[in-house]
Amino acid sequence: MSTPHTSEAPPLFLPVEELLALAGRVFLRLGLSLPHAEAMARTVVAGQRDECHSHGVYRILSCAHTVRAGKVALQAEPVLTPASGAVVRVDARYGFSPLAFERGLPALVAAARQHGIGALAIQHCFHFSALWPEIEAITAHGLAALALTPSHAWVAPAGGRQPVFGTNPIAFGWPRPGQHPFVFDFATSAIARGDLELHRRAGTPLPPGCGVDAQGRPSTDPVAVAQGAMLAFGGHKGSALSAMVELMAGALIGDWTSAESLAFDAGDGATPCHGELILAFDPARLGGGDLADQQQRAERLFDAITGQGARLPSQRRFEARARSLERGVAVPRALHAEILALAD
Ligand SMILES: NC(=O)c1ccc[n+]([C@@H]2O[C@H](COP(=O)([O-])OP(=O)(O)OC[C@H]3O[C@@H](n4cnc5c(N)ncnc54)[C@H](O)[C@@H]3O)[C@@H](O)[C@H]2O)c1
Ligand SMILES: O=C(O)C[C@H](O)C(=O)O
Repeated sequence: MSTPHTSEAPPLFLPVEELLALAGRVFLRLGLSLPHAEAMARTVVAGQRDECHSHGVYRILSCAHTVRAGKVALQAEPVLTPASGAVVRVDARYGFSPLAFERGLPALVAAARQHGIGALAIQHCFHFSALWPEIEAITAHGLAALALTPSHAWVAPAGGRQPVFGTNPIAFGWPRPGQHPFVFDFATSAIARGDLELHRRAGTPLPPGCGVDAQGRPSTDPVAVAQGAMLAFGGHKGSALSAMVELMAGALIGDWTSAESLAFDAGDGATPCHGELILAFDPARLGGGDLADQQQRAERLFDAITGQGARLPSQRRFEARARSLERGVAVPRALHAEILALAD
């Protein structure tokens, strides 16, 4: 669900490098250290490049708001605890998450290669990003990957009307030699919060089934749903998956649940602050040694999907990436102006 939510004039088309430079300039101007600014710029520009508008350069605005709220540590160097067994820990020390992930990735890959499975627990990070950039960074090493993170308690459990869960994304990746990996990445809420915010900015209604108002009545008004509760996708199934994310990427790794993150926010309206759990799996270690056979089985599965006209997840994103690399990254003019204003 990532439409630009705008009917304005045709967008600007900017080369990736130019957009990276602009995003990096804004993050530096906001006071982030150079490594943070560069990691953040890579993350939001990747989202825009792949036309994931809810997690593209629009996020620069919410990161600026988060910085102004004063709780995020702008210069914090993440602290890596080397693997104990298969477990790698990175303490983001209340900085933004992209740099913490980058710092932990080599140790995660090494742990997965050594043990077959590696777990990266990131703690105390301000998290605003899509998870697929992390998943793709892992599949690039020939590993399968699974990532989970809470957010703020905006989502009611199935059968209830009070927010308990975050929008709690789950992302998975499977490496495919010589081509784009199989990747899915979705909120366990019916709509991501970022998409709700884009509807709110554009004054457009939400699709039905995304939320209820403060009285618990179904609503398509993004303002009313923000005051009431968002809903999980797929009823009790999405609700249970969302609870799993709270447990695995919250309680299990000794970090905050979405409710605790929202309590810490205390009305600031900043990006959520909590942990993230990222698992990497080495097919060479788990599959008994016949990698070619594993790959063929996987490819037969993908063929059975695409062979009947269905599409693989992330296909639209990879097509968008190719378009953006060829003709430039599309950025709505009004959004570009807002970002430029932050750079000066
Ligand atoms: N950091 C956070 O706390 C947080 C919280 C929630 C969501 N997010 C991010 O928001 C982003 C968007 O989430 P979303 O729930 O809106 O995702 P979405 O609904 O846009 O897409 C969900 C997944 O389904 C796939 N897909 C979509 N249509 C398909 C089709 N017709 N056939 C096959 N596959 C299809 C997509 O490739 C994607 O992998 C994600 O990248 C997620 O990580 C982040
Ligand atoms: O918006 C957020 O802060 C959480 C997440 O990125 C989402 O879009 O649901």
